[in-house]
Amino acid sequence: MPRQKLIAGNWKMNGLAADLEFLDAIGPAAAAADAEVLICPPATLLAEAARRAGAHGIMVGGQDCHAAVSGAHTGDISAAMLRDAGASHVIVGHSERRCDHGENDGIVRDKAVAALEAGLVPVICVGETQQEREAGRQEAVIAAQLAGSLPENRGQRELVIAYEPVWAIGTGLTAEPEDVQAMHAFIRSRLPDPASTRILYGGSVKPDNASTLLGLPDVDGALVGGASLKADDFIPIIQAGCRESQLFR
Ligand SMILES: O=C[C@H](O)COP(=O)(O)O
Repeated sequence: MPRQKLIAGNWKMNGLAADLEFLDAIGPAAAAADAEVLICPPATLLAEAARRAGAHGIMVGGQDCHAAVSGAHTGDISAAMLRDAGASHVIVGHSERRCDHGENDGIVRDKAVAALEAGLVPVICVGETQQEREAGRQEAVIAAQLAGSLPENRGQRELVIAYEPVWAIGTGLTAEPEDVQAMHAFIRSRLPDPASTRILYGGSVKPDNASTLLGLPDVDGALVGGASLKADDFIPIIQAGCRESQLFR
């Protein structure tokens, strides 16, 4: 059974209420696409985004969650709260969280477990730095991140992996297609259920490189940052995902 492409937009710390018009702008492309579309707005917009996205068959997700269900954690948001606001997914372990907030693999795993327990699909991010790649350590780094970040017993519950080389995020630098395919195949070889787990690529995915990246056999979708902020950029990426999904049928 082919894996359906998942095209996910991560708005990061961008977006005010007026920007949710984006969902209506991409709605027809998303509804027509033979690919799943997920938008992860800031938490302030999540509930309204879920309401508007539902009309177009677009899913919404959080950008992070706390590992606890509730409690004295000022400023944090639990997975159950995201679910309550209408989210179906949550990104955990994004390199900006790992770097800016000191989140290590154990914390990421706890968050992924909390997501699963709340009924969310965790999108677990891994990626090497430029220094690690230049030292030829990328596979060792990713293997360690996977071993440390993935929940051990998740039964039949879905999770998604996002491979995001840190040096490609927001830089306009994209990994070479053969390097992306090699890393995705490596990641797949380390997964307990390789055939059914979707592995997204993230890092400067743009309309002009989306077809190439999404056409790689082990790339099951994209996690898009900057190009998910403008409908004119994101629609061609959805359409590329849709085309490549159909080619695999
Ligand atoms: O979560 C998204 C990634 O960090 C990629 O961001 P970018 O497309 O702006 O490089």
